[in-house]
Amino acid sequence: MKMFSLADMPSTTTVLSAYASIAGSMMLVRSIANEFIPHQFQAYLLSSLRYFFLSPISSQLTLVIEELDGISRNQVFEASEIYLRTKITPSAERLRVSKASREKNFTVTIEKGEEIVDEFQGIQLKWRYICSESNSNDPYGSQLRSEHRSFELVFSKKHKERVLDSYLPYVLNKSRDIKEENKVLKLYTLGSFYDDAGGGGLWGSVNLDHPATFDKLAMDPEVKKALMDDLERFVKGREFYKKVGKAWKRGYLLYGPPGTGKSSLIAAMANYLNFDIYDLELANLQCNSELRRLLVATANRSILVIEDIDCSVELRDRQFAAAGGFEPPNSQLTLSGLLNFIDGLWSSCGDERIIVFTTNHKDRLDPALLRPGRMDMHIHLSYCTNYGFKLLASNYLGIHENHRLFGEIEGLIENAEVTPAEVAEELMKNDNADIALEGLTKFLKRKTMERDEVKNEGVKEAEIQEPKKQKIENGEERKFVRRTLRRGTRTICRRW
Ligand SMILES: Nc1ncnc2c1ncn2[C@@H]1O[C@H](COP(=O)(O)OP(=O)(O)OP(=O)(O)O)[C@@H](O)[C@H]1O
Ligand SMILES: [Mg+2]
Repeated sequence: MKMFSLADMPSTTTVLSAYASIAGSMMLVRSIANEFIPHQFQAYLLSSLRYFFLSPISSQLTLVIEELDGISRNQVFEASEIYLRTKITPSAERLRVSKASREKNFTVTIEKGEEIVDEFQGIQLKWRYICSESNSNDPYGSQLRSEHRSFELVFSKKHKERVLDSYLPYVLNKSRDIKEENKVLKLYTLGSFYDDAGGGGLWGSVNLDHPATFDKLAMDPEVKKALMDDLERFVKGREFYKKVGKAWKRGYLLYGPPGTGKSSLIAAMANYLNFDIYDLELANLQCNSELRRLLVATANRSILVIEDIDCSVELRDRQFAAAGGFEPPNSQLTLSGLLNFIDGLWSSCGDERIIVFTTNHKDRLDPALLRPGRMDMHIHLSYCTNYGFKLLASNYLGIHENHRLFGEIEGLIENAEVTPAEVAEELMKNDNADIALEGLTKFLKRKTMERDEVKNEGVKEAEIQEPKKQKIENGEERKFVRRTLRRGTRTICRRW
């Protein structure tokens, strides 16, 4: 057996110099690696080595869903956050609560480190919320604190396809439904005094909290049903519009005297569809290009409203023609500019767009607007009928059956030519149904008498129309006052 003597042992200096040369080589290898192998790849190599040597092969797969995808928000993260709010169990120990000033409800979400277990088609899934803070120096020397937020979704590797193909799309759909349910409708207008700015700051918005609904509207029941069916078909029509190669938009023209419910109907449509409203006052615009910028800044699933279309561009077109008989210059805001843009670019760059024009005088509209195919439905809102009266009596006074004065009122109402707004105003004068209905009866008699007097005096046909004309003019004056007020104050919602 060979024995080692002390003399055979390497001397301390040899050991030290060998160590120094190994350490030197290591440093050389590391600096070469640092220089030639990209940072991410080094991390990957390291984790693979660690995985290979240290951890047993796992049957679990972890999907990392980060908040940011580059500089934009990751849609899957946003959807997961909303979806997981519905999955919080009583066992959760820490939750986050928040509320934006204009929201109605609290938002409760999981806090960092919390886990949520979910099940989908027999697959067990574990969600974990990760939130890490990091400090970095900005170029000016101050410390910036940034938060990296992500979800980790852990499940058995064998379900990878089903999770990617079915579970995540399911989470996206669910979150879209939840968002839709909690959506606060907005009314967008041009102006600078609103709290929120939308569409690149061109539009200002307020919450649209209008109580109008279809069942509260006094209008011809058949027209109401046809409109509701039409809207229903429209929102379900994605595939249809694609198939026939048409832009997914729909146009409605609402016409009738002031106070017959045109604006209320638009609010009811918005509530029914859960669509925001963009209220466009053409009188405030100077030229077609300004209009274009505004229209492009409107969002999908919205209703673009242009009220009193007869009072805005159409007249200007005519004035121009009357003045010189030539086409207005391109820079001018024109009806044809508006229609071309609505038919063309604007409608094809968005989805689920509804456009509504209103007018008190359909007869004064430019034929271009009435041409078939331009507005898909023309809806006439008119004076209060017996049916309308009963609906208003049930809404305002809670009378669902009959009342001793109904017979008399029904005999008067259709001849009196009163608007639903006038009837509603009478019904609101007293909480006591008897007194309110007596007041309405007197009002209807007075209206009928006024008409009869005019007839009995043998005034010409044109003059018979005078009270009606007066009514329209009064209505327009009211509207003007309302609009003038609105410009300076925050009364916009009351108009709707
Ligand atoms: N058809 C209706 N059904 C129920 N309420 C109505 C109806 N029409 C009008 N009203 C009541 O009258 C008010 C004014 O109506 P609205 O502003 O909708 O009329 P409009 O047709 O838009 O008038 P304008 O032509 O002056 O803009 C509404 O807030 C509502 O209370
Ligand atoms: Mg109106």
